[in-house]
Amino acid sequence: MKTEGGTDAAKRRAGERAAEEVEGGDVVGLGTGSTTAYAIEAIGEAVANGLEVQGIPTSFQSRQLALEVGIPLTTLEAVDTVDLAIDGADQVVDDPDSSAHGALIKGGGAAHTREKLVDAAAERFVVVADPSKLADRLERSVPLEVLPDAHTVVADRIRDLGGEPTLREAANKDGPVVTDNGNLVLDCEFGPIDDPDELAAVLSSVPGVVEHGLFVDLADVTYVGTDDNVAIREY
Ligand SMILES: O=C(CO)[C@H](O)[C@H](O)COP(=O)(O)O
Repeated sequence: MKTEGGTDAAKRRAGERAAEEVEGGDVVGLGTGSTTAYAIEAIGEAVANGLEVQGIPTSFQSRQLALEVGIPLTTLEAVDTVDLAIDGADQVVDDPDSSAHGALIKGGGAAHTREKLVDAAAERFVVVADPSKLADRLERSVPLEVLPDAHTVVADRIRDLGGEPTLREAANKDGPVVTDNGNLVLDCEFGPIDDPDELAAVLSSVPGVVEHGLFVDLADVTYVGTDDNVAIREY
């Protein structure tokens, strides 16, 4: 039997706590990744017990899991409101004294374009994380989804901006990661990011960038699963 390690248990706690926010009649954005998967499974269990909800997946992965656990699906075009979105993060600023408190880096699963679309459309955006994701400031590489033809041009522009771009390679195939939208991913190192808002605006202005993984001023709450509990950060 597979045993659940400390991080997995923390992710599960965070995911299951977030799923408790879902109410009957809600339209729920379904994020991507291993932490959100626990929330999707918990929502599926609630659906099996009679809860009526509709999910909007943010990736092929979350769509497949939602179908597997029996969550009825809909689309952004078909609804007036997305009540809440639940999604993971690769890094979360955890410093109430910082203007970037609650800012995120996402896109570890190359799904950040659709995640941002759905998370930003939601009335409430609930982040789920384990403690390894918390940081005083953002310093991981920032994923950029780029049009295939644009990857060298965008990489040059990132170097001009002082960053170091790396085309994300696929683990189980020759060649690069291709996103659900048919694009490529450049992981861009900028070192510690003091002003994520400013960097986000610059990255959004680069032609060929479909979307970047900085999520600034979007999250409403983060549930951080710990060894035996869930810590809550409201923004
Ligand atoms: O942004 C994401 C996918 O694009 C994920 O939410 C992020 O990578 C966190 O994943 P996990 O919960 O598996 O650590």
